[in-house]
Amino acid sequence: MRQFIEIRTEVAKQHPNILLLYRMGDFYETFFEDAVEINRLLGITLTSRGKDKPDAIPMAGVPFMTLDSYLARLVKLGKSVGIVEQIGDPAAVKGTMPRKLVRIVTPGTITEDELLPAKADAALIAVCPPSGKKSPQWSVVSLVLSSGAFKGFCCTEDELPGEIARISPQEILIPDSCRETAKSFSGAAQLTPLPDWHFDPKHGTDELLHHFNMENLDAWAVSEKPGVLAAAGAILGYVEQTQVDAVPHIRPLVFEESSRFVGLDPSSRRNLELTEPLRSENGPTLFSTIDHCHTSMGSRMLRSWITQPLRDPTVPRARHEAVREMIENESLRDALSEPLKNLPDLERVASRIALGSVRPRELSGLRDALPALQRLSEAAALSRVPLISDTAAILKPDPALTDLLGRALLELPAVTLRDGRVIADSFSDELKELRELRDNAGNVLAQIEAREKERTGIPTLRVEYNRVSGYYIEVSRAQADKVPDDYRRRQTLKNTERFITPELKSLEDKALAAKDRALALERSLYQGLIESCSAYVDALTRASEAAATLDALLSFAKHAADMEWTCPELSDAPGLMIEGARHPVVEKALEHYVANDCSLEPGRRLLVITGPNMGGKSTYMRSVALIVILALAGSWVPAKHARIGSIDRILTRIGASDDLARGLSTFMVEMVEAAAILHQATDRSLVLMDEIGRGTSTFDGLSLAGAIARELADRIRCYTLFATHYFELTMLAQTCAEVANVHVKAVQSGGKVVFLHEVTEGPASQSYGIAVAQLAGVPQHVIREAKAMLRELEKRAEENGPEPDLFSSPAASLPEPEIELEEERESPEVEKALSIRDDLLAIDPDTLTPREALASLYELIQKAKKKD
Ligand SMILES: Nc1ncnc2c1ncn2[C@@H]1O[C@H](COP(=O)(O)OP(=O)(O)OP(=O)(O)O)[C@@H](O)[C@H]1O
Repeated sequence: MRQFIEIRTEVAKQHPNILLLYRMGDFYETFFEDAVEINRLLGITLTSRGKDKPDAIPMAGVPFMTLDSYLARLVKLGKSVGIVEQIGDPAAVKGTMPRKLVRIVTPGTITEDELLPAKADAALIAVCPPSGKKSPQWSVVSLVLSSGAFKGFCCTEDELPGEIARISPQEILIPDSCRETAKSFSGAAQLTPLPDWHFDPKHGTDELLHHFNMENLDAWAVSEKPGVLAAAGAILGYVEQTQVDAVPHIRPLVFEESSRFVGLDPSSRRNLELTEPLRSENGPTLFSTIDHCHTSMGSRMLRSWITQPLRDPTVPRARHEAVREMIENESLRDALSEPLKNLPDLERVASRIALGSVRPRELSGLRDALPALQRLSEAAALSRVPLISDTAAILKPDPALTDLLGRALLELPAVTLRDGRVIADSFSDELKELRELRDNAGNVLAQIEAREKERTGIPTLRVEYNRVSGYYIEVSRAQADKVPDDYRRRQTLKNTERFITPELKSLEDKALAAKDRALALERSLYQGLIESCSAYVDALTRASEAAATLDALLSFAKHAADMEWTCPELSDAPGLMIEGARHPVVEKALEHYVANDCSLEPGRRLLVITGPNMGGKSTYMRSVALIVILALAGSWVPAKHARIGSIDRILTRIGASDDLARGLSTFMVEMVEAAAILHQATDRSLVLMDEIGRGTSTFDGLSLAGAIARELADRIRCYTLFATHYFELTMLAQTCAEVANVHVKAVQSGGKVVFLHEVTEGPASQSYGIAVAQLAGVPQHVIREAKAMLRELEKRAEENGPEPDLFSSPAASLPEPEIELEEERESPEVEKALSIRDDLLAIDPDTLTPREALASLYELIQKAKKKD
């Protein structure tokens, strides 16, 4: 306990909140408040050390074999965990076993395969606030430890949440003084505040120079970016602390202009369900729909492409061409797919080679994958598209690595190095000899047994081994007096006597020593092997990136071919023109999807979309945004034809969700998002507005919606899809040149509303709200009452004369747009009911005799019974 307290105190100086797992034999134990916490978090049984004493210490432990599963759960709960290991050989140590903190596992610094999500990266980022003129923006540096990717960029405060959502980090390092501000952009990531001095540009420069062993940073374009240097320094320092002795593979720092990517704020990412479903946990997303990758690295690449669409069309265009070739050239597609199916997660194996924590089976997996890498390289070389053929040289495995792994490892090595059986005999003569010595004991023993049986004349004599007594000769007690003088008695049991001889003793020493020495040698050979392999980490990382690129392109090609997608045209002309747009996720779920057109261009920048609930307005708007994202990610798109101009941001205000966690009401969330859009949108942004203003009173909502639409169309001049149930907004088109009306079609038939999901020019003629409520199962009497109220409201509106045109302006006298309105057709049932109602209302009971009243009643019943 003294040792524990010393280590705990030391660790707590730097990391006050970590939970310490303390290796004791076959268990990792926790003590004191850690034990109480692990019991609370994971329900691990709480016991105590020194149970009966008044100062008993709370204790809870997990078996060492199952460490990973407990670590995974703790890290998922946002805990950072310190691991203290026994160092040295328990057999050789007298007194307290030496122990040491070997690693701190935090959400952003995980490298174990079992703890990492297969299809997403676990990124660690450091965020540095603006300071002075030299660093007027926020600076962000991200590091993915399992791939070594190390990137930095600067952005404005408005852009920060979107940029962080783009990276979707697991953990965010921030200076202590920023702790509160950071809560506004941290999302689901763990916030780890560090003392402010960790974010110091000078310290950052020193850390970078030291880590990358360089003289200066001139080559990296970051020397003039103090915020980036400060954040990079904080990350490197943190990684050093958490990895303790291991030195991870970190690639040179790349400075990225954040303006490279199409801006997508966190709520748009959520609303468009790019990677996370909005409602049910396992619902489909854009990513899950189009991910057909053979490898996890491919899936991660695909994910990063669709979450980071590019503004510049060069790279997406190159991907479109690669997809085209893969679709058209089936044999190329097959030749690339086959080897990919046989690749392990090279990127993560490479990172663990660098950390020195790679397991024997991962190395043998790498060895077995090298021929597949070679085949992939040969297949890529056959392509005519540079994006594919350029990977050939990168993929080609180094023959020296193939040779090394081929010689060093057993065909199927043991899972862990603990008991050996990893290195091949042929790799080391010394190892081979020691193993022979160890294994030959069996043969020698059989010889000794035969010889001794003969010498003593005891046919039941046996030479045996157990862990307590070592080698011994066993004879029955009845025969024990026949043993020769050189036998020395070791143990007397009920029916047998056990003896040893000097010869057996020396054999035992040799065999046991050989076993230990073989194991020690094997361990050191394995360490040497990892060190030799670390020379190939860089090449392997690049090969894994190339393989992932091919895999992601193949996935695009497969989906495009299966779903009949087309190659989008990325144009220099402004705006969007999409013919036959479909929603990539919804079209998979429906048998019959109605494709629609969308054109947004100068002179037609804002479409007011009206039509019934459930008519398909949201689906239409989302399909347009997703097509733009797919096109700029390099994928083909679900449309007959798509021409996409330059787009800098996609901003959405879709769906109402209360942000109760932040104490914001539905309407407040709606307005916060609308405000952000009005601040950020430019004339190259695509904006989706779904039913803005509905969360408040009708007139407030309508006025706000109208003013916002005007601002978007007239002043900002962005490309906007504006779905609304306020018919009044359709009048905007008369006064605002950039606004046009479209509506989703529906017809009423047999008293029911039928959605056609077809988007047509012009405003909708009615809202069908009550008909939709009826479809949804609202009770008949409520529907009847709603209809009566509606009529009353309409009547009053008529009596009060035409409504003042909210958006009146000199242009209000423009002629009505020529649009085709659907005819409202009431069902005969309803018509009959209405006519009976009219008859009823026409009766004045005070003027009728009882007989006349009865006659009227018969007449009405007769009319009601009459068939049409
Ligand atoms: N183009 C289409 N083809 C076929 N089905 C469609 C199409 N668009 C939408 N749908 C179907 O109609 C349903 C409702 O669509 P959506 O949510 O887009 O309607 P909405 O007009 O936005 O409704 P609300 O105004 O109530 O939000 C979808 O779940 C989908 O099943």
